[in-house]
Amino acid sequence: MTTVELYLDLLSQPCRAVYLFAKKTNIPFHFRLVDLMKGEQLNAKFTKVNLLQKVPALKDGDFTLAESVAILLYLICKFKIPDHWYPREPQKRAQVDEFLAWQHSTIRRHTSQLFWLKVMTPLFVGQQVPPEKMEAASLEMSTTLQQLEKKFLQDKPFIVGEEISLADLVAFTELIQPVESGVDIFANRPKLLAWRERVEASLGKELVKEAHETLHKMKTLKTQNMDPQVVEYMKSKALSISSGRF
Ligand SMILES: N[C@@H](CCC(=O)N[C@@H](CS)C(=O)NCC(=O)O)C(=O)O
Repeated sequence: MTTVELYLDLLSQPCRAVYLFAKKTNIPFHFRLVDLMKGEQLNAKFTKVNLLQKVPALKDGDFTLAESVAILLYLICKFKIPDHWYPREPQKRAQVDEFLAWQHSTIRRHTSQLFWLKVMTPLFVGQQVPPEKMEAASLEMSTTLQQLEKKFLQDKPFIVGEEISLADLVAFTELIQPVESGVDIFANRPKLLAWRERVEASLGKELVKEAHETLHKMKTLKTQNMDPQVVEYMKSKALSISSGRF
């Protein structure tokens, strides 16, 4: 059996979900770094693995796969993984699927938006985003968090009941991104904060810490030390996102 190769940059939320999952469940894998701040996602070698030029990506022999959710499900299919991650019971599994389908256009979209507005735009465009834009993005995030609490978490310890599943993992890795950018979305949300602590405890605090080291280091990144072409690429993405084209 070949060892799967995971193409990751732990700066990225979906990459951290895949990484945390593989580490936590002891899946053997080769870590292939695709450094986004060096523009490595755009090079010819990586484009052969993922034509979409995004991380995460997976290679298993000649087989390649993009999209974090598809990668997580492939790993579950291929390896023997404890049932709670993606329960066989049809209704529980459907609840995980329901969350994974919902999060793309809500949690994923809004956490990325906040990160680009708060961190990437000042870094690459050289100016802060107007406060009204930040407020609008925070409002959208807040609506999404209310839905997460009311519809998905309710009064359960985890999204699908008593144990952690892929739904919690994906939600957790996304929601940490704005926190690391200085937007504490857990403030005044005791239920969500308690859930976050349960997820961290289930994954293991040390592993969670290790997986977030790259994101911590982002704070010290200086564009002067980067390839000017990559800076231009990031700047145009930041401008596009801050002008609402997302
Ligand atoms: N829906 C995809 C999103 C992948 C994605 O947007 N990855 C970002 C990092 S978080 C990326 O590779 N961006 C590089 C670029 O756009 O140049 C997934 O869940 O895997």
